[in-house]
Amino acid sequence: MKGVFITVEGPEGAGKTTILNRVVMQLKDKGIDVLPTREPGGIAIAEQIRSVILNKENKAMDARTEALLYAAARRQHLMEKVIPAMERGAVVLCDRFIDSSLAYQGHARGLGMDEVASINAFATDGMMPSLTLLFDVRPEVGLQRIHQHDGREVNRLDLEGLSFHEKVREGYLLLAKQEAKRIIVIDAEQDEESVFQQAIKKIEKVLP
Ligand SMILES: Nc1ncnc2c1ncn2[C@@H]1O[C@H](COP(=O)(O)OP(=O)(O)OP(=O)(O)O)[C@@H](O)[C@H]1O
Ligand SMILES: Cc1cn([C@H]2C[C@H](O)[C@@H](COP(=O)(O)O)O2)c(=O)[nH]c1=O
Repeated sequence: MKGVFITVEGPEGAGKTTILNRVVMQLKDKGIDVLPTREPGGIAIAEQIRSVILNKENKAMDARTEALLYAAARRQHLMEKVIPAMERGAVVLCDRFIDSSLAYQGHARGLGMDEVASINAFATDGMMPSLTLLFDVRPEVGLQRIHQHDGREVNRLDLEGLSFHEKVREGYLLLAKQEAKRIIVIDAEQDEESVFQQAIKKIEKVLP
């Protein structure tokens, strides 16, 4: 495929959306065909799955059901949106992808990263981003940010305890060690401008 697939990852409130919006504006200003999207979601079917997964009323959701729903949303999003954009040569910037499933369901929920990777291999057919930016933030900092952020609805995953969010961060850092070439860790506790400058520099390096 002609396009470039880039993902951004991180615990809650890491600043992914904020930085992604600025990156998109900068790339569009340069005339680059850029497609911002997100997981779970990005297209109608996956947005419907998102609302089931993140609904605070769905307290009974089993951990494997949760992992399978994320993988199902991922499959549909890839087929309907990401792959067609890649085929036309776009730069696809996706807010979360498979590393979220590995860190949240695999590590923090305790399903096992290998098990979660294997259901995702079926969903993605092995498709992986060429670059992943991991916005690293301590959970207490990220959670405080989202609670202060007007209009950001608190979802079922946000309501997990601090130890769950600490495991999420630990999972991400483990992944970054295992895949040091693909996953670049950015200290997201820095001011927004510094985070943006580091992110755009890394992204511009992988553009054709
Ligand atoms: N570097 C930063 N320093 C301080 N505040 C920040 C920084 N980056 C983003 N914020 C603020 O933190 C809040 C959360 O940011 P944002 O929505 O971009 O995070 P996110 O990673 O997309 O969160 P989530 O995935 O949990 O929805 C926003 O109010 C945003 O303005
Ligand atoms: C893709 C994906 C996401 N999650 C979690 C991470 C967040 O808690 C929510 C998504 O909300 P956001 O505000 O859009 O970041 O879902 C997950 O647990 N597993 C996944 O694969």
